[in-house]
Amino acid sequence: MKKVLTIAGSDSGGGAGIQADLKTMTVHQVYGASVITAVTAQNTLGVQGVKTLSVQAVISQLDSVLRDIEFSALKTGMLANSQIIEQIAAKIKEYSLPNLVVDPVMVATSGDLLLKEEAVETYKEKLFPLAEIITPNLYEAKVLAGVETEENNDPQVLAEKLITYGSSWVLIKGGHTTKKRSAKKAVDLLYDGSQFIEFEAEHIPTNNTHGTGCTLSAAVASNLARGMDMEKAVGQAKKFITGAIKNNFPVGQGNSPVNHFWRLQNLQHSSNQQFS
Ligand SMILES: Nc1ncnc2c1ncn2[C@@H]1O[C@H](COP(=O)(O)OP(=O)(O)OP(=O)(O)O)[C@@H](O)[C@H]1O
Ligand SMILES: Cc1ncc(COP(=O)(O)O)c(N)n1
Repeated sequence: MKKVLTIAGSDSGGGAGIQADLKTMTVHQVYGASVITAVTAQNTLGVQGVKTLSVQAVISQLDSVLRDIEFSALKTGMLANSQIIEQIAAKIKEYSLPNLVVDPVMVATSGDLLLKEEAVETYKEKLFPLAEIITPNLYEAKVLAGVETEENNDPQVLAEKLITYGSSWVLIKGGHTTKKRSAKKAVDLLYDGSQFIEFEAEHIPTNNTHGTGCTLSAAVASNLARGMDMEKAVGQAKKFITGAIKNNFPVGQGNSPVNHFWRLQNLQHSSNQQFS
């Protein structure tokens, strides 16, 4: 069984962050390990508190797992501040870790800030050059590219800018352009510096999309660990997230998470039918 590491924040509500990553890895049949950067007090209504761990606490977890376990891929989610990003980048370099997926989490769906502003430059300088792929949503792509105006919404232009920061691939997620309930398609754009590949899925009219970005990037990392090439890894992850959104169920009083177990439930359903 391949081993995959997530370095991210904890979501007490269980829908995003470390919890979403480990659920995603489990259903992709890879072994998930975790390094926690921050503990959020969070539920489906929003983020009520954030306690960022010290750099030493993060690096000590990282050293423990890296000294012992051989990882086939890793992903980063909420990294909170520039000191944590810098130290994590140094460790990834030191251990020559393969298949790094960077989800540059900045803001929760609820609007709560999960990254200090000063950390944007550190992402670009230290972590992106080590990444196989970065997976910003449209808002994050604009902040990273340094464009804030409404007219610079073209994902191709943003991808061309972001690839210059040194990752092998850029995936710009379209969830934020398709938040409107009238939207018909959810389109993500993959770019490797020469070719644009679009991944299109039906847009599901729901607010229960908590943790979509975390889940997608964890699925990409799991697929890379299992030996898929990037186009296939992203294509399969897109199918997984679409099914997970479609099969969401109510968890709390706010925006519920996606259903990580939808494929298992489908399998169970069809085997129950077969044997009943
Ligand atoms: N309503 C929807 N219907 C179908 N696909 C969606 C929907 N919302 C998001 N997606 C898809 O989910 C994936 C994650 O995209 P999104 O832009 O929501 O990421 P994100 O903003 O980083 O997520 P997060 O909510 O975790 O911050 C993408 O593949 C996107 O196209
Ligand atoms: C710990 C943590 N990491 C990431 C997210 C982003 O997910 P979302 O935008 O769906 O709230 C989150 N809310 N919490």
